[in-house]
Amino acid sequence: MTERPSTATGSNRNFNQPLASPLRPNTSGGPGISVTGASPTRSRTPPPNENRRSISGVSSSSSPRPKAKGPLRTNPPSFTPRLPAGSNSEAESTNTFCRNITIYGYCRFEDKGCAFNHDPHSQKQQSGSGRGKFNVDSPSFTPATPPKKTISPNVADAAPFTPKHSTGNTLSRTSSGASRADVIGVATPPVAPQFQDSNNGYSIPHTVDQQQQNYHQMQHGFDSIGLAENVYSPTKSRRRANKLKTAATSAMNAYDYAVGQQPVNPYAQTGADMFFQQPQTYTPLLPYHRYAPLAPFPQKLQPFQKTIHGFFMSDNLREELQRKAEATLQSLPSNPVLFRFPSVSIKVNKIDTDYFHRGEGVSSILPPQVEEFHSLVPLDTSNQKSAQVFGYPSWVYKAFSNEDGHAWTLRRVEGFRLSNEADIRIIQRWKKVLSANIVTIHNAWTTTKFGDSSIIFVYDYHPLSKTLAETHFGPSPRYTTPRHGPVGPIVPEQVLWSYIVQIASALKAIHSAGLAARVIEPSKILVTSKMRIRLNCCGILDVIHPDTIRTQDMVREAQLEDLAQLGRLMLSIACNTPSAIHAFPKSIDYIGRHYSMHLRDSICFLLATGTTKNVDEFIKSIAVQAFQNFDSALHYEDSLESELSRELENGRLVRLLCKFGFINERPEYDHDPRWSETGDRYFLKLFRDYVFHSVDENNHPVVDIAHVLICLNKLDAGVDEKIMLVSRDQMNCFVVTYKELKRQVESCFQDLNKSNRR
Ligand SMILES: Nc1ncnc2c1ncn2[C@@H]1O[C@H](COP(=O)(O)OP(=O)(O)OP(=O)(O)O)[C@@H](O)[C@H]1O
Repeated sequence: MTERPSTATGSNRNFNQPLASPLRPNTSGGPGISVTGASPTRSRTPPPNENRRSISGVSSSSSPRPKAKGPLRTNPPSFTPRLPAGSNSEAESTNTFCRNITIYGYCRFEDKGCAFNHDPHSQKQQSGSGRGKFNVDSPSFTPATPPKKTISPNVADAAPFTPKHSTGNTLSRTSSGASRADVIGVATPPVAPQFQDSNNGYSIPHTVDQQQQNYHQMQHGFDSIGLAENVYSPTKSRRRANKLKTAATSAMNAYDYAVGQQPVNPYAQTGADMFFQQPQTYTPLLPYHRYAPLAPFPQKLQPFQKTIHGFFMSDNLREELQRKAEATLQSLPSNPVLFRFPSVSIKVNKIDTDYFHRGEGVSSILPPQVEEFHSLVPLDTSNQKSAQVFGYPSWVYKAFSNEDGHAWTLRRVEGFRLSNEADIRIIQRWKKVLSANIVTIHNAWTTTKFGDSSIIFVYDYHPLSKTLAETHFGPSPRYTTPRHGPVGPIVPEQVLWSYIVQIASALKAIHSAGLAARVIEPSKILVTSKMRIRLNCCGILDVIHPDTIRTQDMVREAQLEDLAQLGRLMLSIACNTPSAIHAFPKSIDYIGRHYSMHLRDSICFLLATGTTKNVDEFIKSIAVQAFQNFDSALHYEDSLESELSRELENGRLVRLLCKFGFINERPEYDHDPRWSETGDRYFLKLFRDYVFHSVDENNHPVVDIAHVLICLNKLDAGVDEKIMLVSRDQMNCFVVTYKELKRQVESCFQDLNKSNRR
């Protein structure tokens, strides 16, 4: 039998009635608790004689109600006004703070015989005087001593804990008093005014101490999230109903696992999850539904700078990744029969489609398919092809493979005829050269699909990359002379060292494989992201000019030439002109004046003639710079990991939302009792209302992602916290734990999967 929460029938209730009895956690093994008389009134005015009123006038519901199973359903009791738990004298009742004041801010019957205490100050003193038992009149919790690991069972019997706003907690609060930081699930200390966001209230703890303090708070069951939940309820009346919920939650702590007790693994997915995450083992005692961002954190943010976006990937990174995705997916207009090469500025992200339609340009026709590649898009920036590097003109296309669906780069060397098939086999050796600073080659073959005899080389595709020639010597170079300011080098030395270290690393990999790069040209080095470069077109020269590397000596000579090419490249970039090598003395003098001696010496070393030097020797001489680059790379990796961690929770929430989408409102199950308003699935529907269809006291929709995030996080973690769900007609309410809801989600989803397989 599926365990289910018990029902509650509605009536107006006296808010001064102690909740300990009806909200006492169920110890009989049933999952839920029943609240009698919880259908709240829509009015915020205290009902007459509220403090003393009986709830015998239960408003009976005409709507269908979920069947209560087990002994948990309680019938409306005939209510005799009771004094607070543990008190038996009227004198004590006058010490009990009137709940009308807590709830409504005043009591209409203060002067008309209400027996409860209406003076908050005297109340504070009372509570400060230290009554032994933890109850509704206890003062707000301020952790002073190290918390115990578990909660005493007595706490579960305690009356609801209602923190008082007068206790100095200055956290920013939402309209109903809850901190948004609490809502979003970020651990926040009880007093942290310096971090509050005056604009939107999101608040992030900045110190380890604060986080620990929060954690201790949670351990004690005084999780501020319990308060925050009061903010949201599907209807006005649910707002009031939610106040009851605090009582239910205060004694519950999802993370207080007793020693030796097996914690619920919140990530455990069932075998039915064909495309959801598989089970993982996690350490107990972790608050899975909370956000725990990784360092490095943005420093010294002003309150207004902290927004909901702080919980997601940074805008810059997202934008860059999206632009790359867009460039990858960009294609040419489908119809034109003949695609011709454009003459200018046809980066993949700004294709001049008119140009294609006009049919201008010169040269080749693009075939619809070459081997397994289709949807070719030219990447060349110009149709003025020089044969300077390869001895043949070459063209570059982005294309999709119909084998794996990914985008690849095809480089076509036009007019090349392969005389010996063995020459192309060297690509197998190049495929094994794996370096982060090389564009990996994957395949090569000859073709006549372009109307001539060509050879195609397949490389990784790096969207939106530019060549070093475009970056430094193009029409809009990245580094220019500052108009104002001190005269200095145009390209920062740090950038030059970064290039040197990266190319040296690529050369190390290539030379170690017994090969030579032979393409260290500004137009054949790609800048794939900020300061990240890769050698492009490796292996092409070995195929089309095999005679130049037939012997070991030739390879050795080509490797020496690689070092000299690197020297020429750095000379031209440092002097900011591609022809710097033609005025070598002047250029080296410029470098001596504007850069360090180390850089000048390194370039001289590379350009010097000599047969004994090699890449290993060069790398040793730049070890200091290599370590600095290594350190920067690690810092960058840290920041990327931090960005990644922000998206961590979102992935699982999307999976959860998908499940909800599959489960809720399935028309084909309209008449299935298990999916009806008396069935188990009903709670999921109400939970969906609770999460997404809340309204405020003016009946306006509450559109707050913070509320959604916290609810879904708790559901995914399956915490023991209880929430109150109210039916749409407001005649029924149910108290359920997230754990139970999670179990229902899993079981519904499994059912769906089973029926799918039948
Ligand atoms: N693997 C690749 N991934 C993504 N883009 C690439 C790749 N290889 C080249 N490109 C892009 O294609 C464009 C043309 O590259 P190419 O190597 O032909 O440069 P080029 O300046 O036209 O040189 P050349 O005049 O020698 O042909 C460049 O803008 C480059 O960024």
